[in-house]
This record gives sequence, structure tokens and C-alpha cells, in this order.
Amino acid sequence: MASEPELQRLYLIGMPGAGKTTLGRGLAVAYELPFLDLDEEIVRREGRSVADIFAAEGEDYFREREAATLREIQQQPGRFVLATGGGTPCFHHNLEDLLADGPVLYLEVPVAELAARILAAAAQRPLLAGLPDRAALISRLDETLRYRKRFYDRAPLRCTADACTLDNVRRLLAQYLPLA
Ligand SMILES: Nc1ncnc2c1ncn2[C@@H]1O[C@H](COP(=O)(O)OP(=O)(O)O)[C@@H](O)[C@H]1O
Ligand SMILES: O=C(O)C1=C[C@@H](OP(=O)(O)O)[C@@H](O)[C@H](O)C1
Ligand SMILES: [Mg+2]
Repeated sequence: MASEPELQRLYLIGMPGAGKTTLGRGLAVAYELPFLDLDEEIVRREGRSVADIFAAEGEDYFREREAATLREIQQQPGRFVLATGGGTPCFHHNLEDLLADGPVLYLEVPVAELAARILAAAAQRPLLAGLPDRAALISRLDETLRYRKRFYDRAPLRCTADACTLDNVRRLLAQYLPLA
């Protein structure tokens, strides 16, 4: 049988609600790799939720912790799947560090679908909480994506909306990775 490509480290990027955490967990199971979620790692180190960090310290502090936690994770040896936060590639030196260390997969999901998913749990996403209605959320997501797209578009791998399934992503990765 032909050798399977061996995945060392995989990074998922994309807007809030794109499914980075959900798909990342599934991919980690499929590849038998540890799963890490950057937000969860920050929360564990800080002993408080992302919403609490934003409320108490502001976004700059969160971005500094985010970059430092990413660095710390990358310096550890070993294989993993890492789900980043939506803003991760857009701050500090994070995108270059992601691109240098493993395949980066962009989950591209239309704003209307992101809004539908986020509305159920807006309180967990401080940058999107407190918007008055669906139209305001869509407008904020549109504006955010317009700026962030230039970062997300640098990912060498991408899946779009309904094509972001476990099977499709495994096929994409098999084409991308050199055979072991
Ligand atoms: N492929 C999908 N189809 C429909 N809903 C999804 C999908 N992936 C994730 N979700 C839902 O969308 C919400 C956001 O998913 P999550 O994985 O937390 O996204 P992210 O980490 O990119 O912000 C969750 O409620 C999750 O259950
Ligand atoms: O888009 C963003 O700037 C953020 C997205 C969140 O992660 P998810 O993309 O997993 O929601 C989290 O890191 C924080 O609330 C900021
Ligand atoms: Mg997430």
C-alpha cells in the first residue's frame, strides 16, 4: 500500500463561527493527533474566560496573550491540530509563524451563515456581543471580513462552506502533503 502523508501540525483559521474548533476536533480524532484550541489555552493560562479578559483588560492585552500563547505552543515539540481564534492571523507576527510551521487551512464561510451560528452564542464572542440585531451582526461581520480577508487568503489550503467536511479536508491534505 502507498505511504500515507504524515501530518505534523495543522492550523485552522477563519472568521468566528466558521467551525475551526468543531472541525479541528474532528480532524484531530481522524489523524489521531492531540487537539488544541488557542482560545482554550489562553483561558486555561489566564484562569478566566475570553469575554472576561476582554472586559477587564481590553483587546490589546488579549492579542498580546494570544500571540505569546501561540509562540509557547509552537515551541513545544510534537504533533497537533490547532484551532486559532478568528483574529489570530491578523495580529502581531502570528500569520507568518503559522505559515512557517505547518499547513494552514482557511475555513471560508459566508457571512449570513456565520451570523446564524453566532446568534445562538453571541455572549461568548466579546467582539460581536451586544449588537442589536441580525442586520447589525451581518454588517459587523462584513466589515471585519473585508479587513481580515487579506490575511485569511494567504492560507495555502481552503475549504468553502458546505465543503468544509472532514472527508473533503482529508482529501485536500492528502493532495497537499508530501508522501512520508
Ligand atoms: N459545519 C458546520 N455546520 C453547521 N454548524 C456548525 C458547523 N461547524 C460549526 N458549527 C456550529 O457553529 C458554531 C461555531 O462553531 P465553532 O467550531 O465554535 O467555530 P469557530 O471556532 O470557528 O468560532 C457552533 O455552535 C458549532 O456547533
Ligand atoms: O474574531 C476574533 O477576533 C475573536 C474570535 C474568537 O475566537 P473564535 O473565532 O473561535 O470565535 C476569540 O479568539 C476572541 O473572541 C476574538
Ligand atoms: Mg473557536
